[in-house]
This record gives sequence, structure tokens and C-alpha cells, in this order.
Amino acid sequence: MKTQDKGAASSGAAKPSAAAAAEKKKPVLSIPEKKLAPPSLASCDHDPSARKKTSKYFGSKAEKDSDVEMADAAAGKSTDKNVAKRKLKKGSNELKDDDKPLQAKKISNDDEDDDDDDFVAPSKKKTPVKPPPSKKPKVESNIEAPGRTTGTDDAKEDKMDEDATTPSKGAGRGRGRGGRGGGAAAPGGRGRGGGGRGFMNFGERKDPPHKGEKEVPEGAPDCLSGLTFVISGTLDSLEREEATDLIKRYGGRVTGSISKKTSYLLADEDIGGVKSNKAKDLGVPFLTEDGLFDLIRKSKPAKAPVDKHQSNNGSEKLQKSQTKSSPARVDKRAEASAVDKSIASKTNVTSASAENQKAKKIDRGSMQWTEKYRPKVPNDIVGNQSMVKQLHDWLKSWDTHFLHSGQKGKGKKPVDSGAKKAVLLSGPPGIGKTTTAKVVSQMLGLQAIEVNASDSRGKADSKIEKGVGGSTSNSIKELISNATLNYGDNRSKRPKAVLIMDEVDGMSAGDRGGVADLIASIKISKIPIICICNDRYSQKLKSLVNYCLMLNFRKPTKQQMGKRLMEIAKKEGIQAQENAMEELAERVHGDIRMALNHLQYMSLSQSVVKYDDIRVRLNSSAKDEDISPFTAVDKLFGFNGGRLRMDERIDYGMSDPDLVPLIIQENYINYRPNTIGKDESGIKRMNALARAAESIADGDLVNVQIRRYRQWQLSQAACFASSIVPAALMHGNREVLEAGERNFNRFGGWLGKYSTTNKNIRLLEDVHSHILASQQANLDRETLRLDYFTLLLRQLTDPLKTMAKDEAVQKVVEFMDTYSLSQEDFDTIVEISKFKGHANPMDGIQPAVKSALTKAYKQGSSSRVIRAADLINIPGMKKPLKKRVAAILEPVGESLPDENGVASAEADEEDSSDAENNDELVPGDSTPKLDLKSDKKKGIQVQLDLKSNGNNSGGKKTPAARSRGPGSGGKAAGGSAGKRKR
Ligand SMILES: Nc1ncnc2c1ncn2[C@@H]1O[C@H](COP(=O)(O)OP(=O)(O)OP(=O)(O)O)[C@@H](O)[C@H]1O
Repeated sequence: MKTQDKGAASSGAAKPSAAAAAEKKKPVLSIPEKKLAPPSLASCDHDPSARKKTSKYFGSKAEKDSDVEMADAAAGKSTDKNVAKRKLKKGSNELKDDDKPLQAKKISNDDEDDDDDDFVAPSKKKTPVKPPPSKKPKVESNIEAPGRTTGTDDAKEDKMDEDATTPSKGAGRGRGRGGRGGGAAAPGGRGRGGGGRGFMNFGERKDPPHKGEKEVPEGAPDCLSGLTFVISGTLDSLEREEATDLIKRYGGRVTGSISKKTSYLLADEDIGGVKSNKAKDLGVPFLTEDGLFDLIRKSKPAKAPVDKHQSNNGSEKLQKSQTKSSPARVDKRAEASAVDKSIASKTNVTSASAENQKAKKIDRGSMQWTEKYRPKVPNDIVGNQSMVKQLHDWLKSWDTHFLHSGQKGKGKKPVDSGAKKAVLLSGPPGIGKTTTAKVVSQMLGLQAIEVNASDSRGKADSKIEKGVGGSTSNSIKELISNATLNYGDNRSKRPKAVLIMDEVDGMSAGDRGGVADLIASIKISKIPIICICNDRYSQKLKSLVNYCLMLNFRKPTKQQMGKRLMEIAKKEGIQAQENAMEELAERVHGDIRMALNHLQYMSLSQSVVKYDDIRVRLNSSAKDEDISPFTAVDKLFGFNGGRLRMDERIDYGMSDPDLVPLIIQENYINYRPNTIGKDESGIKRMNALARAAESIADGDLVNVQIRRYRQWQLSQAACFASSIVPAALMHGNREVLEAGERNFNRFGGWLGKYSTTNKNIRLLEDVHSHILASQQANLDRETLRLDYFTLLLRQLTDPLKTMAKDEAVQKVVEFMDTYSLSQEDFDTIVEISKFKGHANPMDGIQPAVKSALTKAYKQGSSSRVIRAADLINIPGMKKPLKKRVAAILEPVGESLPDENGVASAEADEEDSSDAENNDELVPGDSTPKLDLKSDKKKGIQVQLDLKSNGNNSGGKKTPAARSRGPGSGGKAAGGSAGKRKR
């Protein structure tokens, strides 16, 4: 059995339960053990042979159209040859998988939705047909220039389509039931998986039968420009994401659903379903993967002569290819071309223009583009125009509502009772919230005073006058109530002010009262307050939202952002592909600030930005992004977790080596691995679980070595055992095991339990020291907990349940006094004695009895001698150290052996400290005093002069107090006790 080293419990990362879990699974381990699955086994459940029959539609269409037939035949021949050549590359798919970059595995969740449509076709779906030995590609005849596609396709419809299918966009929308895997590979995003169905059905999609076996052709730049593709079903050798990348690389668009603007439905077979039916209805031609390859390949020779005659200028190439491959795009590109040409000619013609260019280059880096292109007027702001308008209207009418409401004096009431005095702008970072606040304020002639709310920690002093010289909070108070800045104050000619409180969700992190103070400020404010936050659902803002008009900013669409980025790129003399800018927008998840920063950085080294440049840049920079442990676990456990490269797994596992293993341990049991294939009996799953548990336990052992012996070189081994292996074994669909559970990864329960354990130990220590101080019992902490707690509990609660109120209360108070138990001790004893599935020990005690007990206890408190260590104030010592004082009071040790006649080691230790402390604690004249006298027979006799508190000392003594010797008087514990609710 693998046991968790107890010592590790205090190390902060060891997880005792893992070993237990491993142990639990032992019976299952009787199933023959296999070697730990290599990561690639994750994707082995796909049956590549399960291909569907080639569609009739392809055939019939070819028959109908003789041109098409010819084209098909021609294409088919050539492609067959190509296929034959490509077969040379045949090898292990898994190895190739591992070689593929992460991005290549990115799954479009929304695409999956579309997939569902494709896969809906019941009859066809369920007919697994062996793949034809050599697939005859079907290419439509009009591949060169589909008439229906025009360059000016910014129409909303396409935007909608793209929104619906863009991989990471879908992934970024948050996660939902069963959708985690879908978004697994999208950088920083969590997939939704298209509601309930997308993810599950996605699992049914097969791998491309000839995955990675075909050579991807090279074509002329932008040869697909102006073409819009929709992908359906499984392609022959490319994953969908790869196909999407390929198309985008050459300037094409990929959308999610068929529309009139769709140029091709890219599908290797007509598998039926919504897309293909719609394509037939609209007359959208089908295109096979080989057809697509041909389309790209054919564009290449056409470029060759052009290249000879052209200068080396990349921009010229780009323009030519655009023009050639897609005449229909000429219109749209005309403007861009003009700009590009002008830039190109400037570059080539004179040295002066070269200098200009140089100057431009210098300019590119001299000022931050985020500042340079910060919107100056509301119309410059990309997206969220309705929010801009609402903010404008609110600000404009603020004084009408809150200053000139027709009532004089204080307590003016708003005209519109529903109007809010403050506004809360919320939304992800970098989308223009602060900018909007500033621009709108400026537009209305208001002076924006920006305060980063997270700087104003804690509450302001209640006296505002202390203000400006004091904390930021006070200066804010000063500001909002200062007459000179008052909104609409005629006495002042200063511009009216508006307060912008940025990052209000960063308030009160570690400090209390921040948000409460802000609310108080809003109530008394004489100027409008614009609060800004990223997460409006933050618990901290729960109360603030009641006082604010909520304006939720959304990420701009990638088309909106792409357009803006294109404009900026042009202004900076950069030739950027539209596709590239949209890709950039997508990769930064709508964060315009980040997009601008990337673009500016790239502009320092290149003046042409292509789709691939963005991919390369963003792929490498994605690694530097901080990801949350939850995201890391999502990715490791995701449906495609098995396709992650090992370095990616290590990156995820090591992104937070403490929390990731804990979350893995907490959730691995909820996953149904997709590595095991059919598993009706559930044995395979149990086997995988057992192996995962075993590995987690191994990880714990390694962790102990790391923490206890500082063997940090073992970190990767721990990560491997506690995160990577369990995730490799269990990744797949997450499912709910208990009713009412949410299908999200839970935070590791270990930390909470560890903290509760520590708290209970602390409380137990208090009780222990009090009981020792009473000299009525002589025991160690463990004995107290195991042997005495039940008895104590019964003595404390049974009378309250069974006896008459007064009698019961008197009895319990006497008992508490006898054992020096405070009210907190009472609570501790009750609390620690609670067990899941057992009745609450306080059940059956009437509230009246409880309050009578509290009252009676407090009454006696003035005269009670509490030998409570925490009340002893020892002169010369900073604070009473409970443990230390308990040690001083400890009657055990040499003088009093425990029940077995053997003094515990702990007692010995603590006794040894007595001697030292006795020297230290020479009682002085000043109170409080501590006087310790040794009594060999009865243990030490304690004489305490507790911290005097006015008339406390020398009060009357309780029987218990009297029985315990002289000189006892002092402050009772009752004051601080009883705070916890019983
Ligand atoms: N909607 C937008 N339109 C145009 N530019 C924008 C937009 N959003 C952001 N930017 C650019 O990004 C920069 C930063 O924007 P801003 O500070 O307003 O973002 P934010 O949403 O307030 O971010 P945070 O939440 O991190 O404070 C701006 O200076 C501007 O250049």
C-alpha cells in the first residue's frame, strides 16, 4: 500500500486522500495491469475505417453536368497519382499527431454544432462503409471563379456565419455542459461545445482516414481570396482545423453555414445533413479536399512568370495574386491595392521616400499604438455603440436627475426614481471601457478624474476632513463632496467633474470596506461616478450593482476588429492581409489593446503581415500567457487531451504545480475516458480509474520528497505522476456523478479540508489549555479529543435537553466553571463533535434555554476565574502565547504521570520549556501577575491576576473559583466568548 507521508500534510501540497483513493481501487487492480498509456493512446478510439459512402449527390451532379464530369475525371486522375505519391509518407498516425502543433488540434465548438447537423442524417450516419481504396475526388468545374462570390462580402450574413464557426471564438464563450473538450485547444478559451449536443456528437466524428498522408500543396499567396468555404464532415487527410488554416492562409474565408455567398461546400462525401441539403438547395458546389488542393496548386504556376517580372516587393506579389485568383475581389481590394501600391512605389522610387519609410519605421516604435490610436470621438470606438450611447445619455441627464431635481436642500430626490447615481461598465479587458468613459465625458465637457479603485484600499475615515492628506479613499470622499468640483455648481467656472473608478473588482482584495465605502460615496456624491470592472459577477460587487446602471461591454467581433486593425496597419505602412488581422483579433479574444501591441511589435521587424505570421507569433506568445489551473486541467482532461504534445502537457501541469494536481485529483473520477472505447461493463473505466489513482498516489510520494527534503529536481516527476498520467488515462467527457452537481471541474477539496483541520486543531488546543488550567484533568490533546470530548459534550448538552431550564443552566455553568471552559470552548466541543449523517448535538435544546445559558454564564463572568491562557497578559512578552502558557500551566510531566503512569513526550517537551519560562516570567508589581508555585502532588498551583478591568478584580467568586485556591480574581472570558452562534 502506498501511504501518504503524514509529514507532508503540513507541506501544503501533499494529498492524503490520493493514497486512500488508490487503496480503494485496489480490487480493480486485480485486472491485469497494462503499462501506462502513452499520451497518444488518447486518440485511439477513432476508427478510421468507418467512412461513409460517397454521396450520390457527387455522382449525380457529375453525371448531369458533363463539364463537371470532365473536370472530375481530370482532377481525379491527377489526384490519384498524387495520392499514390503521398502514400510514401504513410506511417504511424499517432506519431504524426504528436508532431502536430497544438493549434492544429484546435476544435471549433461552434463548428461542432454544424457538425451535428451533418451528422444528423440518420440512415447514412449509421452505415459504416470501408473507405474506397482510391478515392476519386470530385471537383466542381467552376472552381476557378465562382460567380456568386464577390469580393465585397462584408455582409452581416457572413459575419454571422463566421462568428458561428470561428474556432476560438466559440471556445472563448465560456464553458458549458460537456463542452470543455471542444474548446480544449483554443488558446485561453473554454469551449461550450454548442450546448448539450455538440460535444457528444463531436466524439462521433472520425479521424480523417488518410490523416497526414497527403502533401499539402503550395499555392500563390491569396489564391483563395474572395472564396468562402463551408466545411462539412470528415475530410480525407486534413483535420477540419487544418483545412480551415489552409484556406485562411491563402486568403479564403471559412464560415459555419451555407449561404448565398458560400463558394464551396468542402466535403469529401455527401454525408447528407443540413449543410449539404442547403448547399443543394442554393446550388452551392461541392468541393473535395483534393479539389481544394488542386485549386491551390493550380494557382502556383500562374504566379511564376509574374514573379520573374516583378520586383522582390512582397506587396506587389500579394496584389497580383489577389487580382489573378479572384477577379471578383478586385473591387474590394481596389482600395487596399491603391494604398499598397502607393506605399510600394514610395519605397522603391526615391531615396527620399526610403528615408520616409525609415522614419516611419522609427515612428512605429516611438509611441505606443494603443495611445496613438486611442479613440478620440465615440465613433472611433469599435463595437459597443449602444453602450456608448447609453453612457452618454446617462451622463447627460445626471444633473437633471440628481442635482436639479426641483427640490431644495439636502436629500434631493431623483426625478426618475429608477435612475442610478453611478454606472458600472463591465467587460473583458482591452475592449474600450475606460476609453469609452473618457471619450464620452470629454464629449460632454466633463473633466474625467480617473482613480484606479484597487489602489484605494479599505475604508476611508469617517471624517472626510482628514481626507486629502490621508488615504485615497479619503481623497475620493473629498472629491465627490467638494463644492468646487460639484457638478453643476454655478459658483465654479471649473469644468464639471466625473469620477472614473477603474478596476472596482480589484477593490477590497484583502481589505474590507472598499466597496462598502464606494457605495457610501455614491450615495453622497455630487458628481457622477463611472465604475469599471472586468467581472460584474464578482462577489465583491454584489452590493454595488444595486446602485449602478449596468452596462455590459462585449468583445467586438473579429470583423469589426479586423477592419480597425487594417486601418491602423495601413496608416503605419504595413501591408496586412485581412484574414491575418481577423485571425489576430480572434487570437487575442477581442482584446484590442493586445492586438495593437502585437501588431506594433511585429511592425518593428516586418512590413507585410500575413496569416501565417500571426499564427506563428500568437502560437509562441500563447505560451507566455498565464493560464489558470482550471484552464490547464480543462485542457489536460479535454476530449482532445490525448493529442497534446508532451511539452504542452508539462506546461499545463507545471503552470501551477500545487493546484493542478489537486484539481486533477478532485475531478478525475468524473471523467469517462475516451481512450477505452466501448465499455459496457464499466471495467475498463474502473481500470483506468485505478491506474490514475495509483499514479496520483505516486505523485504524492514524490511530492513529499520535494517538500520535506527540498528535492525540487523531482518537480517534473511529480507533475508527471500527479497530473499528466491521470489526465492521459482519464481525459474525455466529464459527467456528473451526483444529482445536483454541476458539470464543472471542482476546486480541490483538500485545501479546504486541510484548513479546517488546522482550525480544529487550534480550537482543540484552546480547550486543552483551559482544561489543564482548571487542574481538573491531566491529559494530552489527543486523549482529550478521543476520550473526553464525548463525555464533555454530554455533560454540556444533555442537561439542557432533559432538565428544567434554570436547573439545567446552573448545572452546565458550574460544569464549565469547574473545567474552565469558556463559551467558545463550548462551541468548539459542539462543533468538533458534529459528524456528517449524525444529528447536531444542539438539536433538541430550546432557544430560550440557550439564551438563558449565555446569560447565566455572562452573569458569573465578573467573578469567574478563567484559567484561560489567552487572557493572561505576561509583562515583558508581546502577546500571550497560548501554547506557551499552556505549557507553563501543564501539570503533567514529572509531577503527574498520565493514566498509564508514563508522561507523554509532548508533556516532557513542554515541561522543559517550563523551566525557561519560569525564569522569564518573574511576576512584577504591575498587574496582571502570574504566580506559579509548584506542588509536587497535585501539579502546579496557579495563581492568576488576570488583566484588571475596572471593577472586575476582587469580585465574588464562583464555587468553582473558590475551590481552586486563592488570589483569583479577574476578567471573565465571557466578553469575547459566545460570538459564535450555537
Ligand atoms: N473599442 C475600442 N475601439 C478602439 N480602440 C480600442 C477599443 N478598445 C480598446 N482600444 C484600444 O486599447 C486601448 C486600451 O483600451 P481601454 O483601456 O479602454 O480598455 P479597457 O476595456 O478599459 O481595458 P481594462 O479593462 O484592462 O481597463 C485603447 O487606448 C485603445 O487604443
